[in-house]
This record gives sequence, structure tokens and C-alpha cells, in this order.
Amino acid sequence: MNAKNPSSEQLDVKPARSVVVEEALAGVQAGRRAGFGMVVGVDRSGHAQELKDAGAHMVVTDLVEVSVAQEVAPARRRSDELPSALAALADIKARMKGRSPAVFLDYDGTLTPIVQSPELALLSDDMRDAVRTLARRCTVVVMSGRDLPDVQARVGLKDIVYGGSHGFEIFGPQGMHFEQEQGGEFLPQLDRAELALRERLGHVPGLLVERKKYAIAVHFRLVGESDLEAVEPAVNAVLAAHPKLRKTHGKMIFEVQPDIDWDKGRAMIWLLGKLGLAQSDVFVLYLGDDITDEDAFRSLNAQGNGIGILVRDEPRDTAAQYALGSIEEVRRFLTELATLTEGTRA
Ligand SMILES: O=P(O)(O)OC[C@H]1O[C@H](O[C@H]2O[C@H](CO)[C@@H](O)[C@H](O)[C@H]2O)[C@H](O)[C@@H](O)[C@@H]1O
Repeated sequence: MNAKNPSSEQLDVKPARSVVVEEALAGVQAGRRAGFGMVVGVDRSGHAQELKDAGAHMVVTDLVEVSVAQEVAPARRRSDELPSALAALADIKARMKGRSPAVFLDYDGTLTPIVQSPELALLSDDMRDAVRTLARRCTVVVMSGRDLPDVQARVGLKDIVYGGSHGFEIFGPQGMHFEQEQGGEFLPQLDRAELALRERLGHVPGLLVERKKYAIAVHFRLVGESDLEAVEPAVNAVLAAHPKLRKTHGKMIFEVQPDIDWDKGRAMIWLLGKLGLAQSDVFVLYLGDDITDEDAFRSLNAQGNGIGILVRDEPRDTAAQYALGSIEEVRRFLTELATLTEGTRA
């Protein structure tokens, strides 16, 4: 569809669910202004960077590089513009039709409210019941940035799968236990980086260094304003001395992780394969609130096998397709989903 002559209205298709393919910078800009779900720039004269700068979501040199997986999902949208997953239950049910669900849940900010420090984030009995009921109907995975034993103890349900350290370690029923194959190489570096972080930042009032097996979270939620600006440079200095590690961001935390191509999205895809759920008759729903959950939302959009549902707070860009406004809405959604999915277990 050409952005300068958009015909999505004539076709009765919303721009947000349409793709624009454009060679010209002006066309790319027009496509973004018109709110198209994806703008593909075609670089036939070595101007890929300009196309990206003009707002192209992706740039190809030939259209043979583009294929449509199943349906076109919006690339990135503002979180406050997303439809409510509760209000859109009928729509979601229609999209799931004939497919069995597999449900991935983030922990902090999704199953429990964000609170002042990690140990205070406790799962309510009501939420545990909702997850337990859903897990009787379909595969449920709790995929967390927390350490695996920590998230397992907090959720406390036997018949579900758990991912810890952002999917570097996975544990499930019937003895399933996976550790990302390269992860072990990074443990000595993580140990040294943890020590260095504690040395540099241990004295900062309110700062907490939380070690997970395959990641270190540096929490600054309770750090006073006068100490705040020293935190990131200290983390950067530790990273400079440990080049195999990288820094990511979460809610009032910096995370130090192995610098490899592994994240919650990759872990989700691996797990779907391992569980025999990487099939066209499975529909994946991933609920999460944080930046690290965006990797999973993007994977689902790319593969066309499910939807991301953002538990939203501050407005931001997201690859999720629906949103929920609170932890209580998450509980209600999971309860409704359990009812919808009765008898559909994959
Ligand atoms: O992937 P998740 O399960 O969402 O874990 C992400 C991080 O969550 C925790 O930190 C966050 O929640 C805390 C409790 O509400 C809050 O105090 C903190 O500011 C948040 O960043 C957890 O402690 C981290 O290890 C996880 O990586």
C-alpha cells in the first residue's frame, strides 16, 4: 500500500493493521504520520539509513526479503492507545479459534504490584488461585527476571513451568531443567562483577544488589536523589572491566547479564519447541509489564503465533497488541481465559 495514496479506508482496513511499502523518504514519513502498523522502506540506491531515520520500521533492498507470517501485527504502538484485553475478549477468542492457548506470565508488575523492594512482592492468594485454575486448562509458564528458586518459591505452584534469570534457567514438571548452554561460561565474570558492584555501590544508602544465577540487578528505587547520579557510572565502570557482560534496564534497576543473544523472547521460542507447542494449532498469550517483556512481544508479532498483552503504567512504545490496566485486571483476565479455554488443552 502506498502511503501517499493510502487506500486502507477504501479497503475498510485500519491503517494500524496495514503495511506501507515505500522507496521515497517522504512516503515513509507519510506512512508513519498516518499511523500505519508497519512501514517498510525499500532501499534501491544505498539510502537505508535515511529511510530508517525517516521512520521506516524495517529496510530491505528487495521485496523478496519480506514475507507475511499469518497476519500483520502492529510493529510498535503507544501503550495508552492499546485496546483493553478484557474489553477485547471476544476478539481474542476469535483469534484463538481452533487453537489451544499457551500462557506466559511475567512476575513483578504483572502477577504482583511493583513495590519498594523485591522481597515485598508477594503473590496474593486470589492471583495464585487464578493461575492454578488456568494451569489446569492449558500450559502456563511464569517467565521472570528473578532467580529461578526465588520465583518458584513465590508462585508456589507445582504444575507450571518457570523461567528464571530472564529465561537463562528453566524448570518444569516431570524433571524438566534447562540452563542456557553458554550461560555457565559467564558465571565467573558475573561473580567478579557482583563483588565489584558491591564494593563500588554497597555504601550507597537504599541501593540493593540482587544476585540471580545469570544476572545481577542493581536496584536504585530507594536511593536518595543526591546519590542517584553516581549509580549508572559505577555500573558502567564495572561493565567496562567485564566486557562479556551487558547492561539492560528494568523498573528502577540496571541489570547486568551475559552479553549473548538470549532474552525472554528467545527463551519463550525455545520452550515452545521443547514443550511441543511450536505448532500452528497453539496460540500464545504473553502478559508482561517491563522492557524485557518486549522481546517476547516482538517474537510473537514476528512469528504470528500469538499476542503480547502489556500491563501498562507510564505510556511508552510497545510491541504488545493489547493492554491491561492493573494487577486486578490481570487476575480477571486470567480467570476469564480459564473459562474460555475449558477443554482446549494442547
Ligand atoms: O521479569 P520480572 O518477573 O518482572 O522481574 C523483573 C525484575 O523484578 C524485580 O524488580 C522489580 O520489582 C521489584 C518489586 O516490585 C521492584 O522493587 C523493583 O524496582 C523492580 O525493578 C526483581 O527484583 C528483579 O530481579 C527482576 O529482574
